[in-house]
Amino acid sequence: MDTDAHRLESSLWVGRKRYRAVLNGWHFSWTLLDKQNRDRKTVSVPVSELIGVEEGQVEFQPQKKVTETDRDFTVFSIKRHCKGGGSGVFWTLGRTQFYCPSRDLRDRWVTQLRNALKTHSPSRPHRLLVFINPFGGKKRGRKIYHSLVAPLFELAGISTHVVVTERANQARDHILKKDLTGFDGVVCVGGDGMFSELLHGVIGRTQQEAGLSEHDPTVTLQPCDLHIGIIPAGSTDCVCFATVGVNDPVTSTLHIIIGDSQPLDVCSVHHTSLFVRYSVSLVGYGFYGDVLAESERYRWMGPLRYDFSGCMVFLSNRSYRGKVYFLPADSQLSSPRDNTRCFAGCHVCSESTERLFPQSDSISHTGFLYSTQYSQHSSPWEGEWETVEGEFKCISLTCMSSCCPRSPLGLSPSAHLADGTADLILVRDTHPLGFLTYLHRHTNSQDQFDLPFVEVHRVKAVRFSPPPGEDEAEQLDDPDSGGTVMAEDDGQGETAAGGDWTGSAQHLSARVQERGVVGTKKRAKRDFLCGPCCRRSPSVSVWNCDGELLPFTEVLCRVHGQLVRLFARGIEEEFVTCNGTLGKKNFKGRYITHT
Ligand SMILES: Nc1ncnc2c1ncn2[C@@H]1O[C@H](COP(=O)(O)OP(=O)(O)OP(=O)(O)O)[C@@H](O)[C@H]1O
Ligand SMILES: CCCCCCCCCCCCC/C=C/[C@@H](O)[C@H](CO)NC(=O)CCCCC
Ligand SMILES: [Ca+2]
Repeated sequence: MDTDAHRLESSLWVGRKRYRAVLNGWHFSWTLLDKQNRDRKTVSVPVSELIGVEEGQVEFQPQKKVTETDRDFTVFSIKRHCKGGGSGVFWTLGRTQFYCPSRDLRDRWVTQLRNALKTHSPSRPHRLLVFINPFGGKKRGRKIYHSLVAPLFELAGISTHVVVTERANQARDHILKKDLTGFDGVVCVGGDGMFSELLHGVIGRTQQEAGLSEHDPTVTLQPCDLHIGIIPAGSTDCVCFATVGVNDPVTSTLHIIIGDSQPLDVCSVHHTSLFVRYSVSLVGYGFYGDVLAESERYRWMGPLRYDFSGCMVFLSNRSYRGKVYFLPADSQLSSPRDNTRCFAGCHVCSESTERLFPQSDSISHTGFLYSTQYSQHSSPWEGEWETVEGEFKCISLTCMSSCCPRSPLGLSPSAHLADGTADLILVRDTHPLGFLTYLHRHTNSQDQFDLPFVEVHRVKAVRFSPPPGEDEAEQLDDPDSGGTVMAEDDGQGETAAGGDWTGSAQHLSARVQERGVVGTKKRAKRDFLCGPCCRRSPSVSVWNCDGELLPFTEVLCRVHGQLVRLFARGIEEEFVTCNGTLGKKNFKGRYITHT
């Protein structure tokens, strides 16, 4: 036996085979020895990918079953699987049971492995606040959590407080108002709508505590410390898919347990002096807005409603006039047509961290670097705005690729999760076959931007104006509201940074919600009069913001680089080696293999 504070080496048995096991800094490995003590096959597990170390013979299928013995210990770690066909990398719980020649040695291994876990995985969560939407997706949220997720949290020693929601926005309000002391993260069990609740809660809470107004689009918002975890259990789990690569509750749970951390760009949507909503995936006008509005009538169809509504809206062959203003991002850094993809350890995103937080000199409690000195009022509008006017089939803005099972490469395959930019896709009016070609290319690897009526720009901000007099929601209940997006304080303290904005924010949110209802009612009436295959096409569409309809047509969107962090690491780039093992790129960009 060879041992010091950080290293332990000895012979161990796995089943009837003898191994030389080594715990060496960041790795635990065991090498099969033959009768002549020659090395054979080595299995190596990074300490960061250990889930737990238990005394005795411990089974987990998925409930824990312990057989107490003096000389055994069981190691649980992450095991990767690939179901083929580009379906992504799934993680499951790997289990290896070791037998030691003495009890003393067994105790040393258990102690040393547990110490290594503490030392080398400091960002693991200890306590989580979990929200389950019992009605999301196929209504299996509770079952998924209790049968697949909770036992893994218990094995990893993570304590939880679980809230089964009883109404929409309960999770958001809980995060905004309740004491969150002691929690290292918040987790939702549900779909994109539940994620959005957590996103709004976490960002809102962080700005409240920093005394910043979410209404002012020029304010640099405070990045959020509290991590968000997503256990996919909705009908659309686009954010999970785009940040993990698969929609699988066990894979996501394991990412949460090991404290993975993926920064995410967030787009804030404003209307005049009002903050309206945040988006990470899609702010879409025209086709995607109409599909969402149409799908509301067919909720009873479940996830199929989007396909059905998609067909209806496609057949209606609508297009909409408007003016799009955008602030281009630095084209030297990356481009939406550079054929790259944002994978785990993406260097474009890592370099963006240095650009977004240039004087990173403080470490938050979660161990991540944030600047203490960046200006909260430095102008975000540096650069020349460009304008495109015309008639559009759809206008989409996405901070990430927005890939999902429906579209494996997404709305913008080369977009990055955390580069501080979004991709603006403008699809001009065209004949139905052309638009169908554009849509169909989302489902295969053909370039959807290589079409004469499509343009794509990498941007930092976007503003949209419908033709004059067409913002119907705006005219509806507020004849005084101006048409300027970057409005000044209207004198009621609504946009005043530093004032008592929390109260007015509530008032504003109420107004946004109220207008949403009125706007939606009016839209329903309009849709009744000119339905999908209608007599008269409406002149304005509606914005889809990550699956929610917005009550305003005129909007300003600003990208906030790396505003939140998820318990994820981005999509792992997979490949299968000639001997059938699965490989991936590690954080340093090197390929490693796993059995
Ligand atoms: N207890 C509840 N009752 C009703 N609605 C709820 C409840 N809890 C959460 N919600 C709301 O349900 C919406 C949809 O939930 P979720 O995203 O989990 O499922 P989904 O099936 O993917 O959603 P969608 O129906 O939007 O595709 C969310 O926007 C959330 O605000
Ligand atoms: C001929 C075949 C045509 C097939 C066309 C497929 C096109 C798929 C593009 C995929 C776009 C994903 C955009 C992501 C949207 C989510 O943030 C949002 C919230 O969950 N979902 C919706 O708005 C739900 C509404 C999404 C509408 C698709
Ligand atoms: Ca981005």
